[in-house]
Amino acid sequence: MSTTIVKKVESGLTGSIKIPGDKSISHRAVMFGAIANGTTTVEGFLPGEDCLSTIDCFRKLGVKIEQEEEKVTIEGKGWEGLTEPSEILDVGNSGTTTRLMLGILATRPFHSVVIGDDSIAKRPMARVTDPLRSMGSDIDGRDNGNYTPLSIRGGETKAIAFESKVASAQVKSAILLAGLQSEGVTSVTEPALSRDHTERMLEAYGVEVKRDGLTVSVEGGQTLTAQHIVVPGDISSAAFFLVAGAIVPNSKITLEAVGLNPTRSGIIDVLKQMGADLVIHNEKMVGGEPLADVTISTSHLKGIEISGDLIPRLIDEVPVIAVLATQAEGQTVIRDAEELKVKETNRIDTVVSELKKLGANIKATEDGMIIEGRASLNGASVSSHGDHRIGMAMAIAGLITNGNVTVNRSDAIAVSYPSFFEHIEALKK
Ligand SMILES: O=C(O)C1=C[C@@H](OP(=O)(O)O)[C@@H](O)[C@H](O)C1
Ligand SMILES: C=C(OP(=O)(O)O)C(=O)O
Repeated sequence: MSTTIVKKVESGLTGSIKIPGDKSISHRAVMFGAIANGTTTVEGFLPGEDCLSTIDCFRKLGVKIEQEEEKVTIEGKGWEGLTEPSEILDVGNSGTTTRLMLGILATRPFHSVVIGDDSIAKRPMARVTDPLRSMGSDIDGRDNGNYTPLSIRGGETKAIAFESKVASAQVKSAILLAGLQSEGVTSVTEPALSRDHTERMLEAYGVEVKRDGLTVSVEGGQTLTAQHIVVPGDISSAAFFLVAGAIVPNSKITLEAVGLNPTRSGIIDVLKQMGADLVIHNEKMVGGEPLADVTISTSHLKGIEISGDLIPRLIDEVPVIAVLATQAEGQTVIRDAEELKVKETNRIDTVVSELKKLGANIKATEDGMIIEGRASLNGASVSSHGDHRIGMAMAIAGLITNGNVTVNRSDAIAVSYPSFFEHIEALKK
């Protein structure tokens, strides 16, 4: 277990950093490359623990994958190239690996066992195993297939029209992936639009994807063709520095090549609404995904309400948005965010408990939290609880506290942002 001590920054954060590759897109680049025909090359891959778990699982499924830092080569041999693993598929801490891979395994005519860490063992999987079973796949596990370890025997599957209760890209992607190998047209309808990287990247790999409002559909029997994928910077990682730039006095930070897919960019809307000084420049499209450089400077912020369809567009950013809200004038209310309870930790509880230790005036509600702004935060010993985003949110808070913040279990941060502390150091004057 590692501990990192974060000190208050006295003279502002300045300069620019290149944000590491998007985690969601890196997972998909590897998985789709593994089922495509031909050699896929990936540039800007995120070498975080979660994405390395994806590589490890697909290697165990018989796919030749080479990875060196941010460059990955995947020798895809189509869906049939996947073979029965002799070892257990260990997803580590990664929900995305678990759920998307289940969608792929659901159609493969062999047996596999999926396991992860203690956090994964608590995350609900019935949201994907139930629909995948109804397509014809044989899946079992604790609590009737809701929790890992899971055992899957895939095979012939049939298309479904699935109405998801949650706006979840992992659910949507798992079913669409299984749909690609099922007879008929598979559709997924969600209550609000979740991130659409699967739709965009499947199209890049040559698949026809139909979209109609909140419904996405694919016809079975389509194959993927190998691609060269360039991964944009992860807006969920950039979020920590957007908040740092907004709240650490006398700061001006530029974040380079940040993915600004509208299904992910809710934090930009929030920052603008709160009154942040934010400039977007050098906008371009790469591989069907928009990206740009973002410059943020310290400014006076005001509290707002964050709810409804905005929530899926910033779900992973809520821990650091809570830190931001402690410095805004007035109250910030976050609603409709009950999905936070089933992430790496119950992020409503962990954000509230850890920020309270720093003296924040924050209260948990059934579906979110209420934060009173303009809090003078103090140093304290806090924990990531093994959740990378909680660890990073607390470290960002530590940049403005009177007294040091000791972040326990800071090793969890390597799940999505191995160079996080180096980037903080690089921005100090
Ligand atoms: O599809 C993805 O890559 C992800 C989808 C989201 O989860 P849900 O699908 O559970 O909302 C998000 O929280 C996660 O970090 C990554
Ligand atoms: C929820 C997250 O990831 P996953 O679901 O892949 O574990 C996250 O990165 O915040």
